[in-house]
Formats: sequence, C-alpha cells, structure tokens
Amino acid sequence: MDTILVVNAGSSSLKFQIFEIAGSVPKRFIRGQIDGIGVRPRLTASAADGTVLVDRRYAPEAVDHLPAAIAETRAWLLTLRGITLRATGHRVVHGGPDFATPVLIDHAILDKLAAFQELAPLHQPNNLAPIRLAMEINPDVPQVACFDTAFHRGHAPHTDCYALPWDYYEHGVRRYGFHGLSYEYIAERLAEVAPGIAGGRIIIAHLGSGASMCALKDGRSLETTMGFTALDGLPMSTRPGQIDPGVVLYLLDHRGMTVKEVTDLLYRASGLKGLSGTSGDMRDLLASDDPRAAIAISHFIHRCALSSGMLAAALGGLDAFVFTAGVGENSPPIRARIAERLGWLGAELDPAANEAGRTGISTPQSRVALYVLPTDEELMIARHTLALIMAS
Ligand SMILES: Nc1ncnc2c1ncn2[C@@H]1O[C@H](COP(=O)(O)OP(=O)(O)O)[C@@H](O)[C@H]1O
Ligand SMILES: CC(=O)OP(=O)(O)O
Ligand SMILES: [Mg+2]
Repeated sequence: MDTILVVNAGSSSLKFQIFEIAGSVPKRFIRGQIDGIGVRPRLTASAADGTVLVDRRYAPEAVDHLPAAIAETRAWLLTLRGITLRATGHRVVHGGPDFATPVLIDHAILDKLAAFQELAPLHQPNNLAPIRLAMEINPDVPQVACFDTAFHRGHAPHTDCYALPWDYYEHGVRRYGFHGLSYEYIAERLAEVAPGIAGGRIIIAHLGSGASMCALKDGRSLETTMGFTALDGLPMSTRPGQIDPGVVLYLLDHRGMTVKEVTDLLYRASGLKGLSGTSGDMRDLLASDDPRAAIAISHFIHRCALSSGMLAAALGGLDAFVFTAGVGENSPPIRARIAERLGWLGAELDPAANEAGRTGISTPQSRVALYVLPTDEELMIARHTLALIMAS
C-alpha cells in the first residue's frame, strides 16, 4: 500500500498518522502519538476504525526527550508490514517571512528553517530533528514541510507590524501567527458543517497546550493572537501569553537573569503551570481545589474573553465562535465559562449540547453560533504533501 507518513513533533508530544494514498486524497490508516514526554510517556496508536494497535507506557526517564520518542515511534512503525512510504509530511512551526506555502525540503531549505530555531525554541528543533533523520535514513523519500505560519501570511502590513522602526519589519520582526494548519483545517470543516456561516465573521479558538485564536473572514485569516513567536497572546500550559516587554527588561537588568534563564521561564515555567505552581495540564487544574489552580483557570478564561473582544473588533462583529484543540475539544466547563463571557456579543450556550460535546453548542436563538470541531493538523499536512508530490 502506498502511504504518506505525517509527523507533528510538538513541545510535549510526537503525533503521527499514516495515510493511504487513495487517488488524489489521503485516507487515514493509522493515527498515533507519544505524549507526556518526560512526565508520563505513553505510546498509543489506533487504526482508522478505532482498533487499538499499541498502548505502551514508559518510565519518565525512558522517554525524556524528543529523540527518545522518535526512536520508540520509529521502532514501532518498522514493525508494520505491507506499507510503502511515498513521502513524509512534517509540521514546521516557524516558516519566517518567505515560506507562504508547503515546500519540498532539501539541505539548503533545512538550513534556512534552522535559522528560525531561536524564534520557536520549544518547537523548531523538534520539528527539524525527524526531518534530518528521515533525510539520512530514506534519502529517496520526499520530505515536505508544512508551516504553522503560512495561513497568516496574507495579513496586511499595518496589522502584522510592530510599532518599531520600519527597518525591523523589513528584517523579519513581524507578527507571524501560528497554529495555521489547525485554522486552515477548521476553516474547511466549517464550510462543510455550516456553509451559510463559514464565509462570515468567525473566531477560532485553538486551546491546547499551546493556545491562540484566529479571526477568520471569508475563510481567510485576518488577525491572530500570536506574534513574532508562539509566546504571545493567550496564556498557555507553560507560556505566559501577552506580557509587557518591560518585564523581560526588568528580569535581565534588575534580576540579572541570563537570556537562557528568561527563555526557560517564558517557555517552560510560566502560564498555567507557573500561576498554579503545580501543573500546566488543564485537567489537573480542574480537578484541584487549590486556590492557585482556580486563579490560573480564571486568568485563562479572562484572557480568552479579552482576546475574543479584540478579534471581534478586527472582524467588525461576530457570527460564529469555534472551540478546538485539547482543551477546546474536551472541556465543557472551560467552554461554558468562555461562552458566558461572549454573552455581550450575542452568544448563548446550550448547556446540554455543550456537556454532550455536540458539534453545535449554542441555542437556536443565539446571535453567535458556537461550535466544537476537533482539529486535524495531520490531515491538512497529508493533503498538502500529497498535492505537492503529485505536482512535482
Ligand atoms: N478533558 C480535558 N479537559 C481539560 N483539558 C484537557 C482535556 N483533555 C486534554 N486537555 C488538555 O489539552 C492539552 C493538550 O492539547 P493539544 O491540542 O494536544 O496540545 P499540543 O498539541 O500543544 O500538545 C493538555 O495540556 C491538556 O491540558
Ligand atoms: C505553535 C504552538 O504553540 O504549538 P503547540 O500548541 O503544538 O505547542
Ligand atoms: Mg498542538
């Protein structure tokens, strides 16, 4: 069977899917992941019909960094029989100013992408590691990079610039935005689920371990909460979201912290984890009766509400709001609290539909339609990868 392998190497997980090439469309064959790297490592994979193919737990030190997760995943993938790999598609978080579409990777492109490592330290090294390995092991199999930044590349300069001297914009200091593969997929899903609304004014809330929102109009990204790096915008599992740059200057200057210490603080020790002092996992916080866990959740809701207002202003109103990614897809209480804060825009939640995790979760009279749509970054990558290899 001819297949495409898709690799989505994240900050705390390695997600993968194998798609059968069925004519010009990819058909899901296997979906799996190693999550909880260094904490509660677990390899799971299932067939398209849901049959569990593997479910293996590891001691934290056995899979404590991405290369170990790649090695475990690769060993398991090699046990599969009857599969011919035609191409591998990779999620690459940062594509900088020039990569507006997926690309076939060669060594020169790999070097260009490595230059963005400091702009996405949690992701870019992890995204590039499997590409390097694949190019070494299977030099004849095409490797395709699909960028989180690409979907936002059409933003007008007055929206994606910072108010710094213009020269900085020219040199790439811009608001790139991320989670674009997820937004692109949701925009397509929305056109199927709600064709009458999909062309309207929409906010997509990608609330996972990393979190951002996108203002979508006519199916295209108009604005987003993340910026130059994936630190900006909403508070996340371990990242603070929007922060006064004066805080960073204070930490460097007054506290005498090194750049590495500040980087670690902002990427790994802040957000829900930093505020609660216990965990960056929303499930742990929801289950906790610690007041600091409650503050962390309330802060998250508050910032989601503020960003929604900002994006509604960018859109000139709001027709629909979509919840997606780990928290957005799986947490009725978080959805309910955000929906309540959208009441002034005309949103009215149907509590039973929300609890049941239905696709539509607003009341019939709600002026803003509310949806829960599971994202599928890997399917989006498979489509791009297949299109690219068929065209080349
Ligand atoms: N039932 C749930 N309730 C609340 N949060 C959840 C639930 N299930 C998963 N999550 C959250 O989803 C996050 C992972 O989301 P995901 O979109 O996979 O993120 P990433 O791709 O950034 O790793 C975890 O941090 C976890 O807190
Ligand atoms: C860009 C980003 O934050 O990605 P993730 O949500 O996978 O961490
Ligand atoms: Mg993710």
